[in-house]
Amino acid sequence: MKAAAPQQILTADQMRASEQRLIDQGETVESLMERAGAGAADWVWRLSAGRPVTVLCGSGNNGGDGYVIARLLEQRGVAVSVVAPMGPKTDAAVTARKRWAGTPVDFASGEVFVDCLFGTGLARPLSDDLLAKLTQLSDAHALSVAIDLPSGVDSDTGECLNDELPHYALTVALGAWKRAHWLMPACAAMGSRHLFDIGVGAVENAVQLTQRPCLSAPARDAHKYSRGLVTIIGGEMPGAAILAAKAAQHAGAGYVKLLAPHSHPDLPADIVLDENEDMSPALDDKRLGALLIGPGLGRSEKARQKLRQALASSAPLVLDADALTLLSPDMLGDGAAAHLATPHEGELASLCEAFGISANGKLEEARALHEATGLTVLAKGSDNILVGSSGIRFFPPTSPWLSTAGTGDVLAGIAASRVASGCTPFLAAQQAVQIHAEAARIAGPVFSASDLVDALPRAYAAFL
Ligand SMILES: NC(=O)C1=CN([C@@H]2O[C@H](COP(=O)(O)OP(=O)(O)OC[C@H]3O[C@@H](n4cnc5c(N)ncnc54)[C@H](O)[C@@H]3O)[C@@H](O)[C@H]2O)[C@@H](O)CC1
Ligand SMILES: [K+]
Repeated sequence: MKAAAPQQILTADQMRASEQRLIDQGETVESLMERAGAGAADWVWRLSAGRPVTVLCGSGNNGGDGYVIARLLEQRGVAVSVVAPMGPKTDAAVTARKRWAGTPVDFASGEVFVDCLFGTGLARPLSDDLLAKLTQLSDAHALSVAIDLPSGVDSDTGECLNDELPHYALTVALGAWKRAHWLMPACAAMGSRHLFDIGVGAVENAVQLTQRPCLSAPARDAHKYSRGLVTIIGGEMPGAAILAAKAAQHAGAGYVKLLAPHSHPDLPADIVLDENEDMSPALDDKRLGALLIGPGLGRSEKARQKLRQALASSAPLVLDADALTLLSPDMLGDGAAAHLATPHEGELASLCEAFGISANGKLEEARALHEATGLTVLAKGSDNILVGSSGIRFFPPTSPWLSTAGTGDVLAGIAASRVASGCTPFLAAQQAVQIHAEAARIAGPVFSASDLVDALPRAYAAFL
């Protein structure tokens, strides 16, 4: 096994297998629980700053962590109450319960509430009684902390199995990130998230959290074509394609060309307009680094023909917006692996329908679409999921202010620019999400898609 890999994101099964590997190497569940509980207790200690703490313990090992936390906080002089609606059932939890000297209470109120009801072992929605206990305790405290995961959250899908689960100020992930820590809707209620390492090694085929991109300045001998030519196929609504073209100009490519039937007053002078009705010369240009099709394309028969023609060219494509609505299985050939699709939730659903895919949830839909088509799929939205032949990547949360018209066109333009700069679609998508997110951070609140474009040079500079 390789060294610890803090960026990996595990399923509950992968986590259990990792725990077993550690046990095979001489650890015990009790020793792992002590280590995990001590790490979690440190976080609670920092947050509580000496104020009283209430710990809710379930019957499994998440509850076991809770007894360890209670014991260690009491040793530091903190006033701790434990609420335990079910007794401990696993051997390690029974041991942890025995080592804590106190007596559980029915209810407590105070400053800090620690949820150790369920972690990765949650198998079904909380019963009404347990949900009431959890929410009443959370409401009766100023701050709530989730240990490993908030109770009621599906570790592998990020689904909330109950309505109206509490919000947390802090979530301490134990041993490794779980998928729910990065997926909506669960991650939105977790507050600040921290990982406490207990020595879990690298797991094969695990989802990875995307690394911070490392961009470079052009070479000394660079020229516009060596930096990359992006061609954007326009359509019925010129604004979206122009927005994507402007974004592409600020994400690395040296030359941005727009194929559109006529000019537009908003078209900047430094974007080359190709008004030729016949797209063939532009598509056959050997210097073409990436083609973007979809923003503002429209859904007419003419738009469909343009999409067919683009897919028949040898250039790598970024497929977005209307191109995703028009895409059908007969259009995709062997070259699909060179292309990136960037669907939002609705487009992902319609693609799944078009390709006869029935899958549950965004991750499974994106994975099934990649497997059925060979496309690299960036399922974008308030969480981003990337699936390609190199695996699956999740992303840190992005600004909620991105929920405004045109930001998808900007993302597609950045992605096409990164492909034209020489990145694989998989890498281009990772960089695009993060450049886009950084631009949103720089733009601050209530920005427009144009403001986002204006922030791109500074966002790019942040990764140089
Ligand atoms: N995997 C590891 O390496 C480690 C895991 N630890 C902790 O152990 C946790 C996982 O422990 P477990 O696998 O025991 O799982 P949990 O403690 O999450 O709970 C599982 C128990 O709850 C029951 N259960 C599931 N859903 C229920 C529901 N809705 N209502 C009532 N009962 C329900 C199950 O039948 C089982 O008895 C982790 O989240 C973490 O907190 C740590 O102690 C140390 C290391
Ligand atoms: K928990």
